[in-house]
Amino acid sequence: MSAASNGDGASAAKFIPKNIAPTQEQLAIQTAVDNTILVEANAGAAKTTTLALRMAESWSRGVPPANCMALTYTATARDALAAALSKIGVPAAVVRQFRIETFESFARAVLAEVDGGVVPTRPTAESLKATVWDAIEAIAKDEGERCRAELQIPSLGDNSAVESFLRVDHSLKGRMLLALDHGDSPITPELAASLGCSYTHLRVFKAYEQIRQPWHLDYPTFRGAFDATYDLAALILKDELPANLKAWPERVRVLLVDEMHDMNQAMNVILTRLLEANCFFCGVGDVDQVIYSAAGADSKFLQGEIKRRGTRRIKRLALTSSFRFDATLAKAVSRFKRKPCVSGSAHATKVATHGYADDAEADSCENQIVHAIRQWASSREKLSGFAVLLRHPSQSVALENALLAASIPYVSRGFDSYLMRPEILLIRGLLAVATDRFDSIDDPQTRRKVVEAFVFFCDVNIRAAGLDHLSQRELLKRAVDAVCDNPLILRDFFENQVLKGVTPMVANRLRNAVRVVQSESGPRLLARVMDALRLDLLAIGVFVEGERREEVQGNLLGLMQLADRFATPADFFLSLNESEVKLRGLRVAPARVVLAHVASVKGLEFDHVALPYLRQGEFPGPTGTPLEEENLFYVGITRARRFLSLYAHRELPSAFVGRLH
Ligand SMILES: Nc1ncnc2c1ncn2[C@@H]1O[C@H](COP(=O)(O)OP(=O)(O)OP(=O)(O)O)[C@@H](O)[C@H]1O
Repeated sequence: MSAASNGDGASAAKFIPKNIAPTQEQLAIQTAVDNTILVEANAGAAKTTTLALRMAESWSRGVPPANCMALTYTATARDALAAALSKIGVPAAVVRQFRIETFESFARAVLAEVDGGVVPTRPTAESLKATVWDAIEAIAKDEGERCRAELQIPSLGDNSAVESFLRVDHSLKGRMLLALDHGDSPITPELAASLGCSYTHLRVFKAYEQIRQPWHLDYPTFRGAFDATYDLAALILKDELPANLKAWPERVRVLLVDEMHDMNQAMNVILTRLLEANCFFCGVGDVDQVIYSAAGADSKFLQGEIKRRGTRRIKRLALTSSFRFDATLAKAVSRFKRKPCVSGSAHATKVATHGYADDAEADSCENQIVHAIRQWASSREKLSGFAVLLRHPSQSVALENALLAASIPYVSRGFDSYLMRPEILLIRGLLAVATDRFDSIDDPQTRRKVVEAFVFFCDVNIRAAGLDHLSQRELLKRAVDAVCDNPLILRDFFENQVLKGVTPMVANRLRNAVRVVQSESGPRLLARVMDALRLDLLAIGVFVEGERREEVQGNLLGLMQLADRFATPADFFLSLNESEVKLRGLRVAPARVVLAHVASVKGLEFDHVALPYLRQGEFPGPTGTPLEEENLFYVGITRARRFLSLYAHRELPSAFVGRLH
């Protein structure tokens, strides 16, 4: 039993946490008797921890953990909440019984019962591309089209058209605009303008959804990354959600939403329905951490929008102090975001800014970071407490090489090791063909990925005599299996399947690239291979997102810089393979440095956070909106507990760094 008590209508706490002493503000949320609470607070102000306290309190008061449900937008936020429960001393067996899910995984579980069958997920833009073109073709051919003059049909193969459609799809679904207010409205240019998209996009959206959910089927043919949330919300709005579904938490007593700033309208529809149960609700978030506005994320939900649809009276409670970092970093955060930020931390946080130069070896960002990690390890600090946060995955090429050379174990989050990215695997494949050393890639899985990279980038059409009855998919699988089982036949596969199964132009480029590797040497060799191959054009053909296509350029640039250190292409190829072996070896190390994309660590914290490559044009970069770039930087700097090391370009430092001082 506890001696804790507080005012504000709350009762005494039964759950006494380990590792922390809750503040009065936390206790007020842990024990509140109001049934609807919203908390808007800064990064590190214990939002997740306080939700964990509330769950633990309910469990201590006899609420079965299965009747406590917490929803988040990202899997990282979900895991962070489970970790916070463990940290405050909730037994692992109990943590497992709480329902902690992302909105999407919850929606999938509910829909799995409704669908009555398995609906395949297509998680990437590339896997949705063909359906987008089918939809575009359908509207182009539609003889009943009344506003043809308004239509702008893109030319076939233009991936940027697919990208911009998918953005609209994401936004319309996240905001539920069509389902909410315009469900039966005719599709007109005026409606498109009122929804903030073009008439063509709106027409494609309708056609795409008709392909995804044909009228004669009760369930969709596939779902994109966030379609389950949308489909479930649509079902709720149409009042067609069946009763008594096992996955629907009929008996929910405590309902929580972490990172509520990420909520969009589709999630809000689901949440509103869940709130019909007579349960306690608490939502927490930080409006400055919105980084998913493209998917309709809107801070209005955190700011009280849920009130509109229900009878609940919202009580706002505060968490004013950040425990993650000290007053020095809190002041810097406050200057950067122009908002109050107070620290309640007992530990100090050292903030240091270092300059780096592009060409000076010792002064390079990666060498300085290796040095910092070595110092960290020599002070007996855990490697897993050190995180290097990147704005762009391609920035990892030089860093990974430096970490591998220094034998520093690392794990990547939010992206694959550069050695496993498809464009790098394609180059490794070409080097293997040209040097006839495919067998030096010792892992069969990597060999498979190399062969798949050929197929992916070059759109190979496999032919096999006497097997015309098999689908391309099956033929491809057989061909890939054969090369993986016997690396010596890669050259044969390249000559007889790849070169003969691609367009003459692509075949020429591949041949030329192999010729350059075989006949030339010296510095800039890889640059000449790239010129021959025009991988940039191949990337434009396969990748839908502009940002991903730019990543290809960044990855290749990093690879070219690395290649210049080797005398021959064979040496370079073998060294890439050795790096992969080394990486695998380091993976079994008990503790590893975290190399992560900034967005992928939202909700997490590390003792030492390093932010490299702070150069104007890199971070903030040209791809994101100015506000989301700023929010990403805010997320990055507020992950630090004891050390924040910023690496700013000496000549072109990021303007963000200046705003901290
Ligand atoms: N009362 C407390 N005393 C000391 N430390 C605390 C207390 N409450 C929480 N903490 C610690 O403060 C840190 C930040 O907490 P938490 O991760 O819950 O913050 P958050 O607001 O969810 O952060 P973010 O929005 O950045 O994800 C954690 O290390 C947590 O254990």
